[in-house]
Amino acid sequence: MDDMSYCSFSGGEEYTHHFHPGVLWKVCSALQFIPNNAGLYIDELKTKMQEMHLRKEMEERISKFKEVMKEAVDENLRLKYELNFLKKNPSKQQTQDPQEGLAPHYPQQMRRRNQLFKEHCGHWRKENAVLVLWFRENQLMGCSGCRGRFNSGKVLSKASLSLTMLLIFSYCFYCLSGLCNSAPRTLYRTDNFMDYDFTDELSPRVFPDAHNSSDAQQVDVGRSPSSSLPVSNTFGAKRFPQAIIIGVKKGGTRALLEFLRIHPDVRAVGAEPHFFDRFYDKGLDWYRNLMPRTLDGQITMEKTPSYFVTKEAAARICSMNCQTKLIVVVRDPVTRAISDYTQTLTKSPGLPSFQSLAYKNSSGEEIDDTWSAVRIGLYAKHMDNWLRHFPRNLFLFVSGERLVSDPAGEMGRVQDFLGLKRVVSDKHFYFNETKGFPCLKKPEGSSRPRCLGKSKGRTHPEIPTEVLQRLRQFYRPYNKLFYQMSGQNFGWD
Ligand SMILES: Nc1ncnc2c1ncn2[C@@H]1O[C@H](COP(=O)(O)OS(=O)(=O)O)[C@@H](OP(=O)(O)O)[C@H]1O
Repeated sequence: MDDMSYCSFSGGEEYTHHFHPGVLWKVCSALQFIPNNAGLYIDELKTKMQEMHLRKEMEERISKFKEVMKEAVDENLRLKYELNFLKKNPSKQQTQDPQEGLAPHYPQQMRRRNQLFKEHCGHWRKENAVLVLWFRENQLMGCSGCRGRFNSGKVLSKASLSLTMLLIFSYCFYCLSGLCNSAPRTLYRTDNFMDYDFTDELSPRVFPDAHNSSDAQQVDVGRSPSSSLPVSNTFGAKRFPQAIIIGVKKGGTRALLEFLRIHPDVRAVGAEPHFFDRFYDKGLDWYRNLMPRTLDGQITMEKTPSYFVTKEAAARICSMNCQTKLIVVVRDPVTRAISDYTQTLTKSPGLPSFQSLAYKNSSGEEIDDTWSAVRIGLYAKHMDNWLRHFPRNLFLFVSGERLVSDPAGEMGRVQDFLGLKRVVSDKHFYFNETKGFPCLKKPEGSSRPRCLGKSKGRTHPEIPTEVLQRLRQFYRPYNKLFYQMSGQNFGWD
């Protein structure tokens, strides 16, 4: 391993890791942070935000940060493995044939990464380097670079030890399951999912010239798998997702994604990319760059619940790949609306009451279906738009209620739909009485079980019975239509 190629990030006891600068930058760009000129550590950041009464924003940022960090830990391991490989096989750096070893642009990539390291971390001794979060006025602006840190030797050696163990564990896992071929992978894939060629470029934000590379120009997303030329290397490829959790907001989408991520054949982006609704103008290269690398046979996934209610999303996803599998986690639209309202209330405590927003006027008669918390629950209406672009068999409807009452049962259906072996089963779950939700049992070698964070499973405010009844009556015809469209009775009425 080329130690000089690593910065480290200190995020308190849980998140202290050495990171490759390329990965650090990816973390920052995934979080859409803009680098600025004042550095803070995450614990300082916590204090600062608490002082500024920005506790909620801080919690959200940090929980998002942790999600992205999970991804980064994986990617970091892979990079270490690559660097080791290059060190042991220097001749592979020269090869022009990707089938012979690493893709030809690798040496160039390594140079860029090392250059990045020198620029940002070079003046710090490697054991003192940490990721810095940038802060300006009342806003967290970015994270990047490295800065001296004292008394960190103990923490860093712990981090190195845990990373080494992780590395050994991953190596054993992949090799024992036959995924770790020493022979180079083939150039063409023939498996079921649509597959596109890939470039190993880092985020265009980090390397603005990456788009100009010959590798970047190989991208041709509109073609069929057979006509594209997927360039694969020993360490997997970044692919467009073959399956997306498109909705619904507050349906249980995070739980589903986290449950799926324990499957060895699923790799997913931790944060919501919001590509098909907010960032479409960034282009498909940008999107694919956000994806984790997958090995042959693994599925790439992402979840962005707002796609379900974004008119343009269906056509856009279809223009990427009309065979994309689409998962919709649905939940009783009344409870969903209250959950949505509760989330907004947490952010804006001065929000008017639920009922005053749910009714069109104070007469308390007509439901205001322009209020997003109500509108999102008109599942049949949104589905109508999706079915114009995708056939019914590409959708799987997951019951948000059953995901809580019978996670293993619902996960069985999801794995079947994705063509995966049923690996995630009841042995992975336990019901956490305090949380009131199923959580993942602690994986071997890990110190604690995994429940979703505080932003999931919030206590809902009490809503007057007559308002609930009125809303149920309002949704009834739409639910009925949705049961027909989905071929399932979710039992909300
Ligand atoms: N296992 C487990 N743990 C915690 N929470 C769980 C779980 N399974 C489903 N849920 C429900 O998920 C609801 C949040 O849904 P989403 O993850 O789709 O929300 S979001 O749209 O991404 O904000 C969240 O809604 P609220 O209870 O209203 O917070 C939960 O009810």
